[in-house]
Amino acid sequence: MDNYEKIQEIGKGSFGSVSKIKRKADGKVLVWKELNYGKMSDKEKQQLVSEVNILRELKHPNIVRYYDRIIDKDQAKIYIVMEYCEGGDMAALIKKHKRDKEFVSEEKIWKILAQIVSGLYSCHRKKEGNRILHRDLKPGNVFFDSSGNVRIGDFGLSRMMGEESVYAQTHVGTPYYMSPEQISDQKYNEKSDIWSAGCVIYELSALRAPFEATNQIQLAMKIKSGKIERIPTQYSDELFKVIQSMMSLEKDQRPSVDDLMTIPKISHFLKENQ
Ligand SMILES: CNC(=O)c1c(C)[nH]c(/C=C2\C(=O)Nc3ccc(Cl)cc32)c1C
Repeated sequence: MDNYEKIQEIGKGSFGSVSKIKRKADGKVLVWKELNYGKMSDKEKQQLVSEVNILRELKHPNIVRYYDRIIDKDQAKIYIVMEYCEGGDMAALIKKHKRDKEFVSEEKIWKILAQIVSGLYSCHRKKEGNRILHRDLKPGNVFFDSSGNVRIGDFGLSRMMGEESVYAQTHVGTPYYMSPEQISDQKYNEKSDIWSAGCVIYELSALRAPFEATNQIQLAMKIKSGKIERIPTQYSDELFKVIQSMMSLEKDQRPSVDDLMTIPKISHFLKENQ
């Protein structure tokens, strides 16, 4: 704790608060996510430890970098130190565009999609060790660095915070991005991450969630209806087709990260920026 100085709280991330901090040794600005493990069972604590170890392995330009972890036994808190993303999260970006009644340019949307696919690829197709799923992709978990590059945050942690854990109960939020298979209680798989990524890009284009409902029953019915309103007409059919494919009801119809990497707009962007 004393290696860092807390500057200010900047967000109520899912399952814990996020604060901007400064590393005393060199003044580097970082963040930490504070998690209270006091009420966790031994099994949940073990799960948390293994998920933090997963975080340490993830090193990719489009994934929020993990730096350190601090365990405060007295307060039963763990602090996960991660990269500061000056551009904030995509939820705030969407809110701003909605308020200013200004659509995000198609160019920018393809750039963001390409970087999300690149980040997901590095986890779904991890070389050593087993693949990693995000499980909770949403605009509030997609961040931007100072040059507007995408950093996917909260990777892996959400397995620990799945529906069965103490956090899910306290952490109430409408599951707008829940995939059809999750609704019918099937196993979460990499194509569920693809579904959520499709919803994120849909919302970035339409400036509203693909399925809106006042309660979870109605939301589930809309998600399973397979009806996806076209994104605003200023966007190309090509973009809408990619989003529709990522949001296919049948998970095997959805493209994998390998398939998405072969889409010209995506592969060109990633090649230019390697
Ligand atoms: C209004 N939001 C902000 O100003 C903001 C900024 C500039 N950064 C953040 C959040 C994070 C940030 O900067 N780095 C992070 C790493 C992991 C997680 Cl879960 C969140 C963050 C936020 C919420």
